[in-house]
Amino acid sequence: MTFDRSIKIAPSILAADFANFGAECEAIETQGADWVHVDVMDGHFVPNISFGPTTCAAIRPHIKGVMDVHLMIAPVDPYIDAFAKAGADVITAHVEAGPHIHRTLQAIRGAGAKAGVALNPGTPAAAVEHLLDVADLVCVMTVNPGFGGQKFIDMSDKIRTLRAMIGDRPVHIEIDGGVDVNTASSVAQAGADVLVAGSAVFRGGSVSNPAPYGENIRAIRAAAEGVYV
Ligand SMILES: O=C(CO)[C@H](O)[C@H](O)COP(=O)(O)O
Ligand SMILES: [Fe+2]
Repeated sequence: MTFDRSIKIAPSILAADFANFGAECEAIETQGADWVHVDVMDGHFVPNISFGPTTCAAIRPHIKGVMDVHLMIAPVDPYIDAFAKAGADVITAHVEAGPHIHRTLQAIRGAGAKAGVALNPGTPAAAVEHLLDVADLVCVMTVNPGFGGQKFIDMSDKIRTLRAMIGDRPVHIEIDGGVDVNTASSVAQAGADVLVAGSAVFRGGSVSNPAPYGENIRAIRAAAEGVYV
């Protein structure tokens, strides 16, 4: 994975057909997705359960590019090796998920993946200030985590603060939750480069009719890049 700050669209397969993950991953990549965002929920850190490392390993052969695994679980550390072995390129843990996030990020890198740290809407940017040398990505949640399809919460000030804090470091700013054609431009202007979008990408399409995925991805990218289609 090489670092660049261009806009990357990362569809969340939380909005895909759960009976067809392999074909859904192939469809979104064919339709222009840059990364594939994989939401892992434990029914404890968040009030919903999705799937775990076995499912990640099963979908890995169907993803050519970056598999971006968002862990909404606590604790994190006992499961890092399993997600790294499952083929995650990026593993993101929440700063709220335990008392030793610095150690967790070191362990993620130690397992061979890029280390991401996520912030719930109620957590300030300052929570990652002393983590930026052990993190490859900061994920700013623009919904309270646990479910797809929720209303976007404006975190522009937090994104701008993070952008200034990160400076020249090779650290991505990812936005997760409620990203669509209407919200993409403000988060990109504030300094985000990875835009996760679930419902706004999968809306209107299916594996047998994937063209809407491409239209949705292009529209979100155009909005983020400031070229409205
Ligand atoms: O982490 C998540 C929820 O906790 C999802 O990635 C996020 O909600 C994406 O879905 P949508 O674009 O539909 O909001
Ligand atoms: Fe997510």
